[in-house]
Amino acid sequence: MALMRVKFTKMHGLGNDFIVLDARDKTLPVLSKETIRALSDRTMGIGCDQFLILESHAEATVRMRIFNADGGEVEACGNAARAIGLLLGEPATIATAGGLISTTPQDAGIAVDMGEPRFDWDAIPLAYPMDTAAMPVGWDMLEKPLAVNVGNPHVIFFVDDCDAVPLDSLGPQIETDPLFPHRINVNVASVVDRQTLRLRVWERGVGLTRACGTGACATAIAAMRRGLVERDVTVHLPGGPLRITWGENNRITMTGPATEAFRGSFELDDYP
Ligand SMILES: N[C@H](CCC[C@H](N)C(=O)O)C(=O)O
Repeated sequence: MALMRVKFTKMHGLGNDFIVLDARDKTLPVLSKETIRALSDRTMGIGCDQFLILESHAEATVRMRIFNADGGEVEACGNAARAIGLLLGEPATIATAGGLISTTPQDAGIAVDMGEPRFDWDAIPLAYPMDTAAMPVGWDMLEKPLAVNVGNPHVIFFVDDCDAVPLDSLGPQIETDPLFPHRINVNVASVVDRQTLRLRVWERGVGLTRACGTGACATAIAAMRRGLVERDVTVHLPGGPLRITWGENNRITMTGPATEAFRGSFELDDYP
């Protein structure tokens, strides 16, 4: 076995943090699910919510592969899109498993075109047909949610005070419920006024995070579907605010900050 030094960039979007490997012009060792989980672990590894690998792509500026801390590969990550938008430094398109998104650096941060939301039960997906605008299901005080797919799957509950919800215990129950064949990201939100939401997220494959970009998009769209807010809102997460708009073209735009924290490297056995 030969050791291979791998460079990485540590980034975050409102505290939702990432280890970023750039494999566009180099061959990286094959990273197993266990290796990604170990590197993501905050006790035995470097620690992050998501592990991102950038690759070359024929039609997009870059391909972004997204791995949750549990090692599972997923379709979308809004905060990561802003981080890569910052790293690329100019308008870019990013190919993800959830579709093609585009980023534009602006004075207000990085604007990301997240594409169009999907609402059909089998696009979330759910295990059986259901009205995703008012689902006849509940867990303790959380009931009658909406479900939206914004590249990845989200269930959204509106409550009077999202800080009063025991999301650390209800989150994993809902995330792994058989109603969600691909599991689900769990959002609990409160409406402040017609332009403002508060949101906390239990993320699929991670747990409680400081912020969730796709969660903010899904929650804003859900609130707009219910007529609770305008089509241009600020979503306040524990790590800070994101601006979400749902355009007449049916596309979602998310705008907010991204931060490069530090650069480092680690050594890995490059598998044969
Ligand atoms: N946990 C999410 C992926 C990351 C989403 C979040 N970090 C974001 O900023 O969108 C999922 O399994 O779909």
